[in-house]
Amino acid sequence: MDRSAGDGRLTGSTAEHPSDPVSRSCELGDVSFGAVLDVDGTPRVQWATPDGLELVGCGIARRFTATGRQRFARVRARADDYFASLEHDGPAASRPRAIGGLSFHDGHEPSEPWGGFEAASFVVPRVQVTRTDEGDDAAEQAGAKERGTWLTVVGEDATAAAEDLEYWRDRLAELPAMRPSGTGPGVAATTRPTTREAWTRQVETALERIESGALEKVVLAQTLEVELAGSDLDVAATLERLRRQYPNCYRFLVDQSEGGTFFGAPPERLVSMDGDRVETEALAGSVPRGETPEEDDELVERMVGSEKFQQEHGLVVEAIRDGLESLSASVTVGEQTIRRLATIQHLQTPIEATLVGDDDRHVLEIVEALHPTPAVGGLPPDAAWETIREIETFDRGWYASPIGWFDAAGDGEFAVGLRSGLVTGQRVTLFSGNGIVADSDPDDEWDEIQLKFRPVLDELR
Ligand SMILES: C=C(O[C@H]1C=CC=C(C(=O)O)[C@@H]1O)C(=O)O
Repeated sequence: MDRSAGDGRLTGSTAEHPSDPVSRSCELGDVSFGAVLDVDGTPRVQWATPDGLELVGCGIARRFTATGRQRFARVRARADDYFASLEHDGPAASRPRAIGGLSFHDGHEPSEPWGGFEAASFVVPRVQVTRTDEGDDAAEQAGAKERGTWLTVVGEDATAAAEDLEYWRDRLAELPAMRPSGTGPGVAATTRPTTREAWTRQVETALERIESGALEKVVLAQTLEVELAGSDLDVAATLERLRRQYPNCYRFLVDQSEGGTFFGAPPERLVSMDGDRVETEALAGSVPRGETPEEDDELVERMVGSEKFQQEHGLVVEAIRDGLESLSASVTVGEQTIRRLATIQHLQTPIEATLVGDDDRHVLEIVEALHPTPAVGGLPPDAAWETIREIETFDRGWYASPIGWFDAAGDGEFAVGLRSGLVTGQRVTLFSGNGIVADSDPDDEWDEIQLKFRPVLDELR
């Protein structure tokens, strides 16, 4: 932060300050999260659940990055040290969080088009705005009000934090409660780097490996390159339109200081952890929406009754159960249901676990145990990773990766970075993948892939 300028502008970081950091918070009136993202501060992050928690952050109080296989543990160790030194004053809902994500592959390097996106990168923002529905009526009556919108700032000491809080409270009070979500910039051209013929060969190679017994399932993905017609993409407005179309999905935006902006509206929760309670889900198997409710149901019936879809889905359920078992006192697999979205329908199975009694648990440990689930990777995991590396002709970067937040206690929540796009200038790269199992047909898989481009593509048009 440039304190020499005598205000709380978001330049620089506190990394070199020897004193312990302090965070202060206050309640805010309604403010548009898109408008908060417009204020001068990068990196910028936004993350929201379908059921009521919304976070937006600007600037860096501290950044944790790491590479390689140990990246989960390294980020956690750095964050533990930092949070141990950070004094927070305010309601739990307003607590500072480390927000960010990881790349799909351990060995990821932040090269183009993923410049600025490290293999693991989390930021505790200088300025965080939290909107939450957490807390119940009883808690509110007891004075422990948690529902609302909160401003949290992190400063290098108590005086700086108090000054910055005042500065940002006044500045955000000037912002509108609503920001127009507008329309898409328009699409000048789309390019498919993977042709239909190339896709068919890729799927056939995967099928040969499955037949040989080396592989049970692999998720193969494609990109769609979109050249925008109009002005630069307003990502915050795009996310707001996605919220309206896909209200039961997550939303995220990660805008690095250098490089592009990765954003999306994924339907899939990787994990949420609160104390010893863990919630996750298997989401795999897709059919389109029908033109009528009857057609919707027919498509679902076909999916539910299909051996191929059930195998594809069952492998994900079993892998998640196995991943959680060694960390949990109990794991409960719920009833399979249908997740119906505006353009696509999925098989979904909720999974819950109670962790073994150990206060030292951290959501990153669960993330590491689960990522990548066979909903985005495959089985056996190593053979699937190899196959993805050999067959796919683009860099997955942060696509299909854990994106979310964690706090000082190690609680947190992560979505899977699906239904997503990477914006660099006038170009948006969209990502979409599909599970390939023994009975997969390359043409059907091609059609399913197109469906998963639609959520973001429709909002660019
Ligand atoms: C890999 C993606 O979706 C996953 C999640 C739901 C359904 C999937 C499927 O039907 O293959 C995929 O496992 C994607 O959207 O890019």
